[in-house]
Amino acid sequence: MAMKVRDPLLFRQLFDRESYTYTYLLADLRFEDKPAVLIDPVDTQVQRDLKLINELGVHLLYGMNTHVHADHVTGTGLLKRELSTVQSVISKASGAKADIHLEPYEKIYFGNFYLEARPTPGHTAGCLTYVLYDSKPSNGTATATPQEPRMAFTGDALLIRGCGRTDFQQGNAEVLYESVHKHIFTLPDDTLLYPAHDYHGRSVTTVEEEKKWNPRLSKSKEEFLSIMKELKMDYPKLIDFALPRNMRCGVPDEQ
Ligand SMILES: N[C@@H](CCC(=O)N[C@@H](CSS)C(=O)NCC(=O)O)C(=O)O
Ligand SMILES: [Fe+2]
Repeated sequence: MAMKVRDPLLFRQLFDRESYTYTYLLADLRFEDKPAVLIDPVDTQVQRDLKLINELGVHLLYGMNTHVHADHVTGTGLLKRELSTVQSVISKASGAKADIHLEPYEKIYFGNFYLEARPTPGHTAGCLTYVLYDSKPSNGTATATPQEPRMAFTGDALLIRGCGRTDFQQGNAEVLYESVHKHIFTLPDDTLLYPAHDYHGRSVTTVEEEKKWNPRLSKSKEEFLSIMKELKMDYPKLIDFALPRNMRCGVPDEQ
């Protein structure tokens, strides 16, 4: 049943201090059952997420991954065990197991909101950026223009003043540069961008800020390639354990 509410979007940003991962809960408050999605849950935080889902009274439809994570285990498989209505979602290009495999530009609806899956490969071959739209914005509000995105969940393609590394999981710096410029920097300047990680205590940015101030992606492609080539980063501690698990929704057995 549809209801009138001041801001129909319920939005929560959650943080895992071990892996510096952000998980996002979104729901449509215009519907009595509050249909919801959870983006990039972490396995060790699933009880926290379930508690919040219960407290807020939302009905979780989808557990979504932006990509096959290398640094932590996804919580989507455990969520499916706890909540039978939940379907796991990832890109087809990831090659990972899930209930729903997204092709580029496919949409995931929860209530009147939907997330469009923009292909943003480069950090991994199957990275998606989920762009949030309201299919039925109410008239007379700041967000009333139909089809104006409000926010986007960039995974590791774009980090605040940074970007995902490109030295494993079919990483490719040239592809990443093209992805971000074609599918993220073309969003309206005021679109809020939420990454999968932040290592410096920052929580949100905008398209305008990143086009101007991102020390890697605001540069020319040649400069970007050279920056990425020079990055000297340690391999994620959990990579050998996390990658095979995340190819199976984060759980050891079949879901
Ligand atoms: N030290 C951490 C891993 C840190 C890391 O490699 N982060 C990734 C995103 S998770 S795949 C990354 O792309 N970072 C880019 C950057 O510039 O920070 C660990 O051991 O888990
Ligand atoms: Fe990653």
